[in-house]
Amino acid sequence: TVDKLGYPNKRPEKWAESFPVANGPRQSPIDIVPTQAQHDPSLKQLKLKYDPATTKGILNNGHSFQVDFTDDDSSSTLVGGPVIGIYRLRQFHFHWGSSDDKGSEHTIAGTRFPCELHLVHWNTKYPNFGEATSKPDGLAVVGVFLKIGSANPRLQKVLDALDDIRSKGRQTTFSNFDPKTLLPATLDFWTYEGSLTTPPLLESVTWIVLKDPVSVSPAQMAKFRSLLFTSEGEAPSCMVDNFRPPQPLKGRKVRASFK
Ligand SMILES: NS(=O)(=O)c1cc(F)ccc1F
Ligand SMILES: [Zn+2]
Repeated sequence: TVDKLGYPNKRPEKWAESFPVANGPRQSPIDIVPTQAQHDPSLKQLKLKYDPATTKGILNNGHSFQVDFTDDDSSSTLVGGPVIGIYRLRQFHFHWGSSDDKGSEHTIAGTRFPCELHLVHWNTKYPNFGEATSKPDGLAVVGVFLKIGSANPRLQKVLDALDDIRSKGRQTTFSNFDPKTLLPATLDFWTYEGSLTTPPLLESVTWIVLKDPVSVSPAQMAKFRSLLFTSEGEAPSCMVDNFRPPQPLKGRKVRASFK
């Protein structure tokens, strides 16, 4: 059914009508204030192991685009950091703005970035991704900020595929991609307990937000903004501003893996 809320992320302030958890105790994203984050020396090193052969395809889902991975074995995983156990990579996607002064979901002391990458992993203690999405320790999402600078050659293969998925529901082949190439040199991170940032806003995400951004050029940002929220045949609506603004911390602590 078509969501009466004007979903996608057009009306975050309306989501609570259909998804009361929108006003819950562990909603995402948040504003991360580095001076208020506590260094936790007990946090383990974040270990990401990705096998490019698990790349399955690329899809415009009407609120972002995502690169999907086969997750029927543990070839691509996240272990360590704040999580216990093994989490399998399911997909990665982005959130971005209509201009370079906004677009990220998390912010750092009020600073917004033009784009934010999310790498979504699910806890293998549950039988599959769908089951994991409703459990408090079900998902682990790595967030990476993109900052305007020189063109990022690692992004180009993803951006070149966007011409084939301009409209909602379009997907195309995409293979042999290593998401590790999208990450910054150091994996210093902040971590806190949160939620999905789009409906159903389930409070099942351990967030792992990397401190260091990676670069994206203005021309590359224009590629993101060339996508459409709308299906073929509908009046075209540019896919931009698909980010939820920061939500109340409600007493949560943000921990830092670094001093
Ligand atoms: N933006 S997000 O990483 O919280 C997210 C991941 C999903 F797999 C599904 C919905 C979401 F909103
Ligand atoms: Zn996301």
